[in-house]
Amino acid sequence: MKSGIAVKLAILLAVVGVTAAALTGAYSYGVSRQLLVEASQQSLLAATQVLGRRIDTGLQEVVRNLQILARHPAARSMLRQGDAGSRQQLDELFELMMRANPAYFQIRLISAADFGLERVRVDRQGASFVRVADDDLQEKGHFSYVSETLKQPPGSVYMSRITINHERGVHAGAERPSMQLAMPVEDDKGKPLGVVVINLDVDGMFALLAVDLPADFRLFLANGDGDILLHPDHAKVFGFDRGRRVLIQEEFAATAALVDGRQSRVVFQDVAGSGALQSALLAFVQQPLGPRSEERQLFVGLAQPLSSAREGAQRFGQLILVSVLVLGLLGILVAMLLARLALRPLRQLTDAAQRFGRGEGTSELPVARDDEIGELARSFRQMQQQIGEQMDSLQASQQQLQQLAQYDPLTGLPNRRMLQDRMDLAISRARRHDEQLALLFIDLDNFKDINDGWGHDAGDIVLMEVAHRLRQSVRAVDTVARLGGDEFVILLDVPGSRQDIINIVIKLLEQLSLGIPFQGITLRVGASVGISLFPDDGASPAALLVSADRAMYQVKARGRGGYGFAVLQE
Ligand SMILES: Nc1nc2c(ncn2[C@@H]2O[C@H](COP(=O)(O)OP(=O)(O)OP(=O)(O)O)[C@@H](O)[C@H]2O)c(=O)[nH]1
Repeated sequence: MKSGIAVKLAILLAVVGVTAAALTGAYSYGVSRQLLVEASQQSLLAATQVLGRRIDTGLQEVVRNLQILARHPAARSMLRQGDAGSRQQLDELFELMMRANPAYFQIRLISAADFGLERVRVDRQGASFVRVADDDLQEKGHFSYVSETLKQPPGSVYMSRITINHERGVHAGAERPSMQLAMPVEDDKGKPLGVVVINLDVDGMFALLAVDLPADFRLFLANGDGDILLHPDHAKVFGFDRGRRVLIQEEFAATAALVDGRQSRVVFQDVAGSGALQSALLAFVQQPLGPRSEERQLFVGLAQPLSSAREGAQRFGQLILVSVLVLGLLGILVAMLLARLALRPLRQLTDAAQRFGRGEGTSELPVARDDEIGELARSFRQMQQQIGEQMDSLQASQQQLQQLAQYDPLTGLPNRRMLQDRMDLAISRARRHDEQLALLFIDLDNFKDINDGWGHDAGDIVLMEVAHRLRQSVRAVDTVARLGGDEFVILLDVPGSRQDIINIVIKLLEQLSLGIPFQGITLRVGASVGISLFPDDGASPAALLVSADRAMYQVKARGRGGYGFAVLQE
């Protein structure tokens, strides 16, 4: 009982508390994880849309630059006359513009005549620029950025598809993803004299546009048909250039809706991971290009690793774990405290029962409570009282039985049994100290006559008075017993000399000879006394009694009313 129920109750309460805290924590963690992923999806989508708009803005910037170049007087002059001054001016202008725009591979002025001969061309070459000499200029009339641009209405811009640049001698732009934007250069009547072409470094442009994105974000780009142009896994880009198309809608099934025009943006989770990607959140948006664009549209995508999207959830999870642990510990402490409090009255009851069992009396009990424990305490108190009463009555009965077993009920004197015990004790003591004992056997004379003459009650009165007088006549250490009928025995402890014994007996006989008043008359009774001595007349109680009894009969035989020693009879 000491701590068994308390510990079990505490454990139960603690388990319930900790489980509740853990479940709440787990639920909150799950919900927060989901909410964080959803929030990340939304912000990823927003970032992708911003990126799409940046592409558009970036292209508009190129268009503005094209307009500057196409309307520049030196461009017209160069196309008409091919003068060195214009050439010099344009070389400088092109280089200046390329210096200001790191994503430009090349700027050219191409004539509408001479099979589209390049007239001015500046190529990027690492950190420097190459102003291509006249001898190295090529005819480009068969390229659509020349032929198509020349067909454009005045002031409009042509945008090519994004391809790998296989043109010869293009310096930095060789074999790199690129896109040409071109605008016609017209004379005063709007007749095209040639075109100005900006060759755009697609990778470079995207690197610039995505420069402020988090480092673990990955960028995707696909053309209007879904061909992948930008992908973390370089093996998947420009598949069509190697004769094996790799499509974004095959790579990510969720983008199919985008490519076939059903949706303009998608966001999804790619748990399995794909190629160089880990499990990630992905967002793709459709970015329309101008009406005269060969591509018509691009698909721009961003991927964020799921681990980074869930970073907050992980921190939250750790926080929850710590909270659950702290709450769990608190729960255990509170549970133990509650269990102790709840079990205090039970412990009180147990203590009370144990004290009562050890006979240490009653102790404080929670009897004032009005609950089940109070009821139990009151029942226990009642039971204690009943047991107490029963114990008292049992003790009284035991005392009564003991009295009956050892005392004569009429006179209250020790009976034969107790006399036997007293004699045993006295004999062993006398033997140890080498002392004497004297046993007086007293039998009333003609007692039957009193019974017969005055009734049994009179006999009882006489017997009681005799007992009283015998008791008064000897010391407290001496034993006066009634053997039964009218027979009494006195055991004198250390009796002194024979004469001392005789003096006591004479005194006894005098006391007994005095009248006993009964219902207005005086009753008289005499007695015969036989005396035996220890150790002379017997070594045991029985032997001493026999000797004294025999001596008493001899007194009776001599005529009653006197005393005699056992030894004297032999
Ligand atoms: N009133 C009363 N009488 C008792 C009691 N016990 C025994 N008696 C009577 O005591 C008497 C004893 O008789 P005895 O000792 O034979 O006769 P006695 O008259 O004393 O004669 P002796 O001893 O020869 O002198 C009997 O009549 C018993 O009935 C008792 O407790 N009360």
